[in-house]
Amino acid sequence: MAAAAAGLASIWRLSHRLRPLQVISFPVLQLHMSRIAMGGSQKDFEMAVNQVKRLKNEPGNEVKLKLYALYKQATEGPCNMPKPGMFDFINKAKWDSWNALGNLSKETARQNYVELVSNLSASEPSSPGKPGAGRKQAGYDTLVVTSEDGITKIMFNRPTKKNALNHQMYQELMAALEAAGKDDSAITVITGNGDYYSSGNDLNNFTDSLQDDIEKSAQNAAILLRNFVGCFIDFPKPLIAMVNGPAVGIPVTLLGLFDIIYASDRATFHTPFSHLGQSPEGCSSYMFPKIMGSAKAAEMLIFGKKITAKEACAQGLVTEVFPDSTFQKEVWTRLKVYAKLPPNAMRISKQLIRNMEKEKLHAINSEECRVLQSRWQSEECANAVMNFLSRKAKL
Ligand SMILES: CCCCCCCCCCC/C=C/C(=O)SCCNC(=O)CCNC(=O)[C@H](O)C(C)(C)COP(=O)(O)OP(=O)(O)OC[C@H]1O[C@@H](n2cnc3c(N)ncnc32)[C@H](O)[C@@H]1OP(=O)(O)O
Repeated sequence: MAAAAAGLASIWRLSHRLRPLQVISFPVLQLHMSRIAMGGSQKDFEMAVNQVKRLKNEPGNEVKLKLYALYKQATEGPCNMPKPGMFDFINKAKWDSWNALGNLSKETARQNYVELVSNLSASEPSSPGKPGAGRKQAGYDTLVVTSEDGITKIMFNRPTKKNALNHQMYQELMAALEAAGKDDSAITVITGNGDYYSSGNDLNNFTDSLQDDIEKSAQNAAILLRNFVGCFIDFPKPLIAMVNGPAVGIPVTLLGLFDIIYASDRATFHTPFSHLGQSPEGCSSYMFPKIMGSAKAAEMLIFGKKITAKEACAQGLVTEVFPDSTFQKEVWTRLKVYAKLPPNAMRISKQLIRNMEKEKLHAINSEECRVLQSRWQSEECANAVMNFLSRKAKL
């Protein structure tokens, strides 16, 4: 598996990153692309193809395969290659990815490619003079924070760790929310970079505690968690989650404190607290039964049932589900319209919806943190975390 992944990475470098620009020279590419039916994104597509070559951050394999597939679809149309043999892992992964796009039009593929590259570029280290660099806010390592068109976007940016939340990311998220609550944007959006929305608490957060004074560490972690969740309870503006892929643990439980949740049909929602010897947080012990009824909430929060985006939508946790191929375009188009609504009216309406319960939510948050503080010191929790860290278990 690891060998296949390493192989995939090197083949990628040769066959995708270099191919559009080096195997196919730029003038030839331009000529080739001039034959593509003209659409609004033609020029953007050409620029995006160029931009891919300049990316400094290595995107994960899933993202690379997606870029490959969209490029092929945009330039050649639906997959027309014979299916590689089952042991030709790399070409089969590429073929599967391209073939999965079915009859997606060349124009839509071009647009999706442009959007994907634009998201990847937003997470690049900024350099003076780089277009758009002025919009990216400085001071964050684990997030990319940008403001544009009345929208502040906070993007989890640890794609190689499936956007797991380490201590730094908790701190940066609190700072970003604090700033977004006060800036002049109308709405705030949280999303993930790469193939995951977020895999939840970084389980390495536990290792220090196991070596040092565990009681003190658990107490500090409970304070951190209470403050962190408190920022979501008190957030004053419309808060939107764009769940771009699977979500595990705290990024799921927090969703009950968001105002709108849009999900890609690739997203899944998983709260495996019992498996981890832990218990629910993010006010989910109250919000989930309220949103989906106690029976469905129990299946998720006690038994760790993983649900699909479609199921989450049917249960009221998710506002709307979009096909992954059009997710970014459809959601951003809609959000840009929403962000033009009078901001004060939106804030006041949100506060009317939420304020009555704020005190109760803070009390629930405190209680959940108190219980977790003791759970983190349990043998059940220590075993689960060690199993993951020693590569014995994944969810
Ligand atoms: C005293 C206590 C102090 C603690 C401080 C607590 C602060 C507040 C806590 C709030 C409570 C929150 C609870 C939760 O969020 S519970 C959910 C926790 N998440 C998990 O258990 C997920 C664990 N990850 C997995 O099972 C798999 O990685 C996953 C299914 C998500 C993906 O599998 P896949 O095979 O596709 O990918 P990899 O496993 O190879 O992952 C790629 C790399 O990313 C690393 N990774 C992924 N998730 C995490 C994670 N949650 N924590 C740490 N690292 C993670 C993974 O190890 C790989 O890294 P390497 O490439 O370096 O091996």
